[in-house]
Amino acid sequence: MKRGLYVGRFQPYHNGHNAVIDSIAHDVDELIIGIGSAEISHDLRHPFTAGERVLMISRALKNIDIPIYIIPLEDVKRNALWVSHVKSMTPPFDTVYTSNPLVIQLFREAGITVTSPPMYQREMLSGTSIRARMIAGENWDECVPPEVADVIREIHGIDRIRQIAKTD
Ligand SMILES: Nc1ncnc2c1ncn2[C@@H]1O[C@H](COP(=O)(O)OP(=O)(O)OP(=O)(O)O)[C@@H](O)[C@H]1O
Ligand SMILES: NC(=O)c1ccc[n+]([C@@H]2O[C@H](COP(=O)(O)O)[C@@H](O)[C@H]2O)c1
Repeated sequence: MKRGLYVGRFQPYHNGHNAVIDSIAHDVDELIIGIGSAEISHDLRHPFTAGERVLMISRALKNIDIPIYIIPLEDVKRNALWVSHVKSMTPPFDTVYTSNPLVIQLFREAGITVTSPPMYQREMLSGTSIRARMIAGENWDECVPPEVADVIREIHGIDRIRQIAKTD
Protein backbone atom coordinates (compact mmCIF):
# COMPACT_ATOMS: atom_id res chain seq x y z
CA MET A 1 0.00 0.00 0.00
CA LYS A 2 1.55 3.29 -1.11
CA ARG A 3 0.31 6.61 0.26
CA GLY A 4 1.60 9.88 -1.23
CA LEU A 5 1.60 13.46 0.05
CA TYR A 6 1.19 16.42 -2.32
CA VAL A 7 1.79 19.80 -0.64
CA GLY A 8 0.93 23.23 -2.00
CA ARG A 9 -0.65 26.55 -1.16
CA PHE A 10 -3.31 26.18 -3.90
CA GLN A 11 -4.10 29.91 -4.14
CA PRO A 12 -6.12 28.94 -6.16
CA TYR A 13 -6.16 25.22 -7.06
CA HIS A 14 -5.57 25.22 -10.86
CA ASN A 15 -5.32 22.93 -13.90
CA GLY A 16 -1.56 22.40 -13.35
CA HIS A 17 -2.25 20.98 -9.87
CA ASN A 18 -5.08 18.92 -11.34
CA ALA A 19 -2.82 17.39 -14.02
CA VAL A 20 -0.23 16.53 -11.34
CA ILE A 21 -2.85 14.82 -9.18
CA ASP A 22 -4.26 12.85 -12.16
CA SER A 23 -0.77 11.50 -12.72
CA ILE A 24 0.05 10.85 -9.01
CA ALA A 25 -3.24 8.95 -8.67
CA HIS A 26 -1.83 6.29 -11.05
CA ASP A 27 1.23 5.92 -8.82
CA VAL A 28 -0.29 5.63 -5.31
CA ASP A 29 -3.13 3.77 -3.56
CA GLU A 30 -4.09 6.76 -1.40
CA LEU A 31 -3.28 10.47 -1.61
CA ILE A 32 -2.95 13.14 1.06
CA ILE A 33 -3.24 16.74 -0.11
CA GLY A 34 -1.61 19.13 2.36
CA ILE A 35 -2.90 22.68 2.10
CA GLY A 36 0.08 24.80 3.14
CA SER A 37 0.00 28.17 4.90
CA ALA A 38 -3.48 27.24 6.08
CA GLU A 39 -3.67 30.13 8.52
CA ILE A 40 -3.07 32.80 5.87
CA SER A 41 -5.84 34.39 3.80
CA HIS A 42 -6.96 37.78 2.58
CA ASP A 43 -3.61 38.90 1.24
CA LEU A 44 -2.47 39.20 -2.38
CA ARG A 45 -0.45 35.98 -2.45
CA HIS A 46 -2.97 34.07 -0.32
CA PRO A 47 -6.47 35.39 -1.03
CA PHE A 48 -8.40 32.23 -0.08
CA THR A 49 -8.96 30.61 3.32
CA ALA A 50 -8.03 27.01 4.08
CA GLY A 51 -11.73 26.09 4.12
CA GLU A 52 -12.29 27.66 0.72
CA ARG A 53 -9.30 25.76 -0.67
CA VAL A 54 -10.66 22.50 0.81
CA LEU A 55 -13.93 23.17 -1.04
CA MET A 56 -12.15 23.90 -4.36
CA ILE A 57 -10.04 20.76 -4.18
CA SER A 58 -12.70 18.36 -2.91
CA ARG A 59 -15.17 19.42 -5.60
CA ALA A 60 -12.55 19.29 -8.38
CA LEU A 61 -11.44 15.78 -7.33
CA LYS A 62 -14.88 14.23 -6.89
CA ASN A 63 -14.21 11.73 -9.73
CA ILE A 64 -10.80 10.50 -8.53
CA ASP A 65 -11.30 6.91 -7.47
CA ILE A 66 -8.66 6.54 -4.74
CA PRO A 67 -9.09 7.70 -1.12
CA ILE A 68 -8.03 11.34 -0.74
CA TYR A 69 -7.38 13.12 2.56
CA ILE A 70 -7.32 16.94 2.36
CA ILE A 71 -5.49 18.37 5.38
CA PRO A 72 -4.85 22.06 6.13
CA LEU A 73 -1.30 22.61 7.43
CA GLU A 74 -0.41 25.77 9.29
CA ASP A 75 3.13 27.12 8.91
CA VAL A 76 5.49 26.88 11.89
CA LYS A 77 8.21 29.38 12.68
CA ARG A 78 11.04 26.81 12.58
CA ASN A 79 11.77 25.07 9.28
CA ALA A 80 13.67 22.36 11.19
CA LEU A 81 10.41 21.33 12.90
CA TRP A 82 8.09 21.52 9.90
CA VAL A 83 8.38 17.91 8.69
CA SER A 84 7.53 16.62 12.21
CA HIS A 85 4.60 19.05 12.30
CA VAL A 86 3.34 17.77 8.92
CA LYS A 87 3.72 14.14 10.03
CA SER A 88 1.76 14.87 13.20
CA MET A 89 -1.18 16.15 11.13
CA THR A 90 -1.37 13.56 8.33
CA PRO A 91 -1.80 9.82 7.89
CA PRO A 92 1.59 8.12 7.38
CA PHE A 93 2.99 8.57 3.83
CA ASP A 94 5.76 6.99 1.72
CA THR A 95 6.50 9.65 -0.90
CA VAL A 96 6.18 13.42 -1.09
CA TYR A 97 5.35 15.10 -4.41
CA THR A 98 6.59 18.69 -4.69
CA SER A 99 8.77 21.01 -6.77
CA ASN A 100 9.33 23.51 -3.95
CA PRO A 101 13.11 23.53 -3.22
CA LEU A 102 12.76 24.11 0.55
CA VAL A 103 10.11 21.40 0.87
CA ILE A 104 12.31 18.99 -1.13
CA GLN A 105 15.28 19.73 1.12
CA LEU A 106 13.39 19.37 4.41
CA PHE A 107 11.78 16.03 3.51
CA ARG A 108 15.00 14.61 2.00
CA GLU A 109 16.96 15.55 5.13
CA ALA A 110 14.29 13.67 7.10
CA GLY A 111 14.95 10.58 4.96
CA ILE A 112 11.65 10.71 3.08
CA THR A 113 11.46 10.00 -0.68
CA VAL A 114 10.60 13.07 -2.77
CA THR A 115 9.42 13.10 -6.39
CA SER A 116 9.12 16.30 -8.45
CA PRO A 117 6.30 16.05 -10.99
CA PRO A 118 6.74 17.80 -14.37
CA MET A 119 5.30 21.29 -14.89
CA TYR A 120 2.23 21.63 -17.11
CA GLN A 121 1.85 24.83 -19.18
CA ARG A 122 3.63 26.79 -16.47
CA GLU A 123 3.51 30.15 -18.35
CA MET A 124 -0.26 30.05 -18.03
CA LEU A 125 -0.81 27.75 -15.05
CA SER A 126 0.63 29.39 -11.95
CA GLY A 127 -1.24 30.82 -8.98
CA THR A 128 0.65 34.08 -9.44
CA SER A 129 -0.47 34.58 -13.05
CA ILE A 130 -4.05 33.48 -12.33
CA ARG A 131 -4.33 35.98 -9.43
CA ALA A 132 -2.93 38.71 -11.71
CA ARG A 133 -5.56 37.88 -14.34
CA MET A 134 -8.32 38.04 -11.71
CA ILE A 135 -7.16 41.50 -10.62
CA ALA A 136 -6.76 42.76 -14.20
CA GLY A 137 -10.22 41.54 -15.25
CA GLU A 138 -8.72 39.07 -17.73
CA ASN A 139 -9.88 35.54 -18.47
CA TRP A 140 -8.93 33.32 -15.48
CA ASP A 141 -11.55 30.61 -15.39
CA GLU A 142 -10.00 28.61 -18.25
CA CYS A 143 -6.99 28.03 -15.95
CA VAL A 144 -8.94 26.23 -13.21
CA PRO A 145 -11.30 23.23 -13.12
CA PRO A 146 -14.95 24.34 -13.62
CA GLU A 147 -15.80 23.31 -10.04
CA VAL A 148 -13.09 25.67 -8.75
CA ALA A 149 -14.42 28.54 -10.87
CA ASP A 150 -17.87 27.89 -9.32
CA VAL A 151 -16.44 28.01 -5.77
CA ILE A 152 -14.57 31.26 -6.51
CA ARG A 153 -17.78 32.83 -7.81
CA GLU A 154 -19.83 31.52 -4.85
CA ILE A 155 -17.45 33.11 -2.33
CA HIS A 156 -17.20 36.37 -4.37
CA GLY A 157 -13.48 35.69 -4.70
CA ILE A 158 -12.86 38.13 -7.54
CA ASP A 159 -14.38 41.03 -5.59
CA ARG A 160 -12.21 40.03 -2.63
CA ILE A 161 -8.90 39.89 -4.50
CA ARG A 162 -9.58 43.22 -6.24
CA GLN A 163 -10.41 44.82 -2.91
CA ILE A 164 -7.16 43.46 -1.44
CA ALA A 165 -5.22 44.73 -4.47
CA LYS A 166 -6.67 48.23 -3.97
CA THR A 167 -5.60 48.44 -0.34
CA ASP A 168 -2.33 46.47 -0.47
N1 LIG B 1 1.57 24.35 -13.86
C1 LIG B 1 2.00 23.46 -12.96
N2 LIG B 1 2.27 22.19 -13.35
C2 LIG B 1 2.71 21.29 -12.44
N3 LIG B 1 2.94 21.55 -11.14
C3 LIG B 1 2.69 22.79 -10.71
C4 LIG B 1 2.20 23.81 -11.59
N4 LIG B 1 2.05 24.95 -10.89
C5 LIG B 1 2.43 24.65 -9.62
N5 LIG B 1 2.82 23.37 -9.51
C6 LIG B 1 3.34 22.70 -8.33
O1 LIG B 1 2.30 22.48 -7.42
C7 LIG B 1 2.78 22.58 -6.08
C8 LIG B 1 1.97 23.58 -5.32
O2 LIG B 1 2.19 24.83 -5.92
P1 LIG B 1 1.49 26.19 -5.54
O3 LIG B 1 0.21 25.93 -4.83
O4 LIG B 1 2.49 27.09 -4.90
O5 LIG B 1 1.13 26.72 -7.01
P2 LIG B 1 1.82 27.84 -7.87
O6 LIG B 1 1.07 27.88 -9.15
O7 LIG B 1 3.31 27.61 -7.95
O8 LIG B 1 1.45 29.12 -7.00
P3 LIG B 1 2.11 30.57 -6.82
O9 LIG B 1 2.32 31.13 -8.20
O10 LIG B 1 1.08 31.24 -6.00
O11 LIG B 1 3.42 30.35 -6.08
C9 LIG B 1 4.25 22.97 -6.19
O12 LIG B 1 5.06 21.83 -6.06
C10 LIG B 1 4.34 23.57 -7.57
O13 LIG B 1 5.62 23.45 -8.16
N1 LIG C 1 8.39 26.31 8.35
C1 LIG C 1 7.27 26.12 7.68
O1 LIG C 1 6.18 26.35 8.15
C2 LIG C 1 7.34 25.62 6.27
C3 LIG C 1 8.49 25.12 5.70
C4 LIG C 1 8.43 24.68 4.38
C5 LIG C 1 7.23 24.77 3.65
N2 LIG C 1 6.14 25.27 4.27
C6 LIG C 1 4.87 25.44 3.54
O2 LIG C 1 4.69 24.44 2.58
C7 LIG C 1 3.90 24.97 1.53
C8 LIG C 1 4.58 24.66 0.23
O3 LIG C 1 3.71 24.97 -0.78
P1 LIG C 1 4.16 25.63 -2.17
O4 LIG C 1 5.00 24.61 -2.86
O5 LIG C 1 2.87 25.89 -2.84
O6 LIG C 1 4.92 26.90 -1.82
C9 LIG C 1 3.77 26.49 1.80
O7 LIG C 1 2.50 26.73 2.38
C10 LIG C 1 4.87 26.76 2.77
O8 LIG C 1 4.61 27.84 3.66
C11 LIG C 1 6.17 25.68 5.54
